[in-house]
Order: sequence, then C-alpha cells, then structure tokens
Amino acid sequence: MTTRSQAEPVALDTSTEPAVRLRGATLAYGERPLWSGLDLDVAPGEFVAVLGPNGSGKTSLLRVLLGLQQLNSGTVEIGGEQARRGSNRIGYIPQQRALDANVTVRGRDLVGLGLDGHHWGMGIRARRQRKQRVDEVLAAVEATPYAKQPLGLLSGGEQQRLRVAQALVGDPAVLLCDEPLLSLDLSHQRKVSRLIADQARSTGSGVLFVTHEINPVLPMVDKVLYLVDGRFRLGTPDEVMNSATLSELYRTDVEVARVGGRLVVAGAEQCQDHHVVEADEA
Ligand SMILES: Nc1ncnc2c1ncn2[C@@H]1O[C@H](COP(=O)(O)OP(=O)(O)OP(=O)(O)O)[C@@H](O)[C@H]1O
Repeated sequence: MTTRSQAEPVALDTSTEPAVRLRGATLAYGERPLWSGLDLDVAPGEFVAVLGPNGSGKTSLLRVLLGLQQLNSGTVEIGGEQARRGSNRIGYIPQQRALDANVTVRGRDLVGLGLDGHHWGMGIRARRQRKQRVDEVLAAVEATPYAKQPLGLLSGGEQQRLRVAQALVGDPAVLLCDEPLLSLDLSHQRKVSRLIADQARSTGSGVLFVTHEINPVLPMVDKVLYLVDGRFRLGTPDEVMNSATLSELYRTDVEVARVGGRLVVAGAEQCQDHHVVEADEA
C-alpha cells in the first residue's frame, strides 16, 4: 500500500528538526485552560495518538498546528518554522462531516487539490507525473472505482477514504488526523491505519492521530498524548495507558487491562464511552 511521490519532497531531514515542536504551549478559551505547559516533540516518522474525552482540546491542538488557532502562550513549530495557515508541509484529515448531495466535485479532483502548492513545474511531463501520483494514492485507499463520481453521491466511508488520499498525496512532513477511522468499516479501518503508519515510516511524516479508540492503531503508536480536563500525560502507550496514570489523570479510579493484545479501560464514566471494546480487532 505504500506509495512514493514524485512531488518535490517536503518531508524533513530526519537528522535535524522535529516534525512538530510545542514548547510551554497553553490554550484557553476564556478562563478555562484546555491544556497548559505542553511540551511535545514529534520526530519524523513518529506516530502519536492523541486521546481524551469530548471537549478536552484534541481538535483545538490540531487547529494550533494548522495555524488556525493562536496559543495563549508558548511556541509551536512545524519543521523548525512557526506554524502558519496553508502550509504545504501539513496533510490534514479533518473530522468527518457528510457532504451535501449537491457537491459535484469529483473525488480525484479533491485528491489533486492536495498537490496544490507543490512545485510540479509545467508541461506534459509534470501533468503526467501529477496524474500518476493521484492514481497511486487513489489505488492505495481503494477509491479508484468511484474516483470520477461526484463527491455528494458517495457514502460517508467512501468520502472519508478520499480525504485520507488528499492528505497523503503530497507526502507531507506532518500528518494531522482527526478521528480518521470514523465511518470506515473494520477492513478499511485497518487499511487506512496501516497506510498512515506506512507513510510515517517510508517518508518520515510525523503523525498526530486523534482518536477515541486506541486499539485499532495500538501496534503503530509510539507515544500517547492523553488530555483530560486541563491536564495531560505524554509517554509511551505503556507509560500512559495504565491504571495508576489514568486514575491520576481522571482523578478517580480507572482500571486498565490488556486483554488479548487490546486495551480495555473501565472506571470514569467519561473514559468508558471513550474506549469502545471491539470484538474483532487483533
Ligand atoms: N473557537 C472557540 N471558542 C470557544 N470555545 C471553543 C472554541 N473551539 C472549541 N471550543 C471549546 O473548547 C473545548 C475543546 O474543543 P475541541 O473541539 O478541541 O475538543 P475535542 O477534544 O476535540 O472534543 P471531541 O472529542 O468532542 O471532538 C470544547 O468545550 C469546545 O466547545
């Protein structure tokens, strides 16, 4: 499923800058801080899962990295440069919203938009390379059969696979994924998770992956950032996803068990609806 781009590379030199760097980052809307004093480095190729209950500030973190939301204090860098809107170093899979049935843009045109801002040059050769890259990524998400249909006529899961393709097509240095598995069936959840992890390993994209359910991506996760009610913990899955750490974070008794390679979290009401147990995932 791994593909390589012929676009001018935007992935970073792994020996130098982290893909993402936050220092002393604080974000508050009004009085209530969503998180404060956050130091986070995402190295090229690293896969970071961002967890937390509703309203804990996961999407807001992505908005900060996208340059759409200002920090109250601290700094945020993408590849050593201050985060800014419209950076072509970032691939973004937004939280899913169903598109209106009247949207007539074709899937492959949506994916092609992910290459805008890259330096492809002019002429027939560049056009052919661009088309080839779009075709590769469409095939990787198994969207080729419906890529010429209007987006508004596609199912939620089909639209979502095209959003994934759009985010991946430019080989971004940073891949921001906001619950990208929602509305995908189990088979496509696995394929899309694997595709994102492969992208991280092969092109050095640093991945921030917001999810309510860590199990489908657990084998791929290098670090977990867990946000709860203004507090956070950052570490390896074993360091964060254990009873002592989550009890401290939620300030109530939380039990974490490993069952057949999966994590089951029980205790605080807000984390029960957060870690859904699926029978099928290995
Ligand atoms: N621009 C804004 N102005 C004021 N409050 C905001 C703004 N954006 C988000 N919020 C609030 O900040 C909190 C965090 O929102 P955010 O969307 O980051 O949470 P989340 O962790 O992604 O939640 P979910 O799991 O429900 O998607 C919420 O209470 C939300 O209402």
